[in-house]
Amino acid sequence: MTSETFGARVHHALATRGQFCVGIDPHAGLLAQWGLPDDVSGLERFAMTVVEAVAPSASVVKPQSAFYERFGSRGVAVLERVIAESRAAGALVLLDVKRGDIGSTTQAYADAYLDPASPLAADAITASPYLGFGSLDPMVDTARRHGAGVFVLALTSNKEGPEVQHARADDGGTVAGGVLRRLGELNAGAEPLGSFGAVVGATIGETDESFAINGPLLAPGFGAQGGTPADLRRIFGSAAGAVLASSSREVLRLGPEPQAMTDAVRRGNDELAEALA
Ligand SMILES: O=C(O)c1cc(=O)[nH]c(=O)n1[C@@H]1O[C@H](COP(=O)(O)O)[C@@H](O)[C@H]1O
Repeated sequence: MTSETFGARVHHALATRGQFCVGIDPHAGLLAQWGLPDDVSGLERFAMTVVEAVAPSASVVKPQSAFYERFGSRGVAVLERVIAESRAAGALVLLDVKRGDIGSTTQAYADAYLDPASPLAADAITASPYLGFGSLDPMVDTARRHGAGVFVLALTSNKEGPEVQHARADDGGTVAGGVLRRLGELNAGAEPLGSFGAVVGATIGETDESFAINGPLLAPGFGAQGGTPADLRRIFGSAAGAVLASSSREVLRLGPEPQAMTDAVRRGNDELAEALA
């Protein structure tokens, strides 16, 4: 993939392009709103229009795999194009697959998404630690080997998340706090930033957790789910410089006019720069 680590690449992208990430989520409702058929031709037109509009200026794009898988192998082929063309336009690609399994199967997921030999290889993926953080070890090792990244779910933006993530572990801390601590250990000593990120919803409300994990912090739920730049400042405090605020529907509903989506990236980056400086 590259000799540079994902942490170094994302640090550079945040500093030069900005902290706004666009989720490329081709919802059926959005295809209809754009006047496109709910089939693979509509998917392709939608996704490639978004890539052309946002990948030249956004630091990171985050396609959600399920919206492509819904169309079978031809949908997955569109996802491959989204990944390749976004990277060619200079954006990092965070493939949102939220994988997690027993270790031996985790290795297969790592090979599918993080090994540059795979047609679906991205710069980073999202992963779930809720089979036990150590079950992600093969993903961590594979990411290290190939200069890729992993964003691990810590405090998600959905209302059901707290029933698991706020539960108390044996040491008295929360389950999510344990995930953040383990991420900090993986990133220890990395300069300028580690490659192992946390996913922390922009909508989580009050929290006492520490986000000083020396890694990137993906904050979905920015925009359509109600998260604002002020929420990010409050949640992340002194770690705000490592935040990547992600928005899907709020940008995508501005299409099919490409300029409107391009402008939304600039606006998002400007707003975040002001709020998180
Ligand atoms: O991992 C994610 O990206 C994610 C984690 C989370 O806690 N909440 C969350 O909404 N997401 C994803 O972020 C995107 C949010 O989309 P919008 O609400 O349209 O901006 C979707 O692709 C979700 O799957």
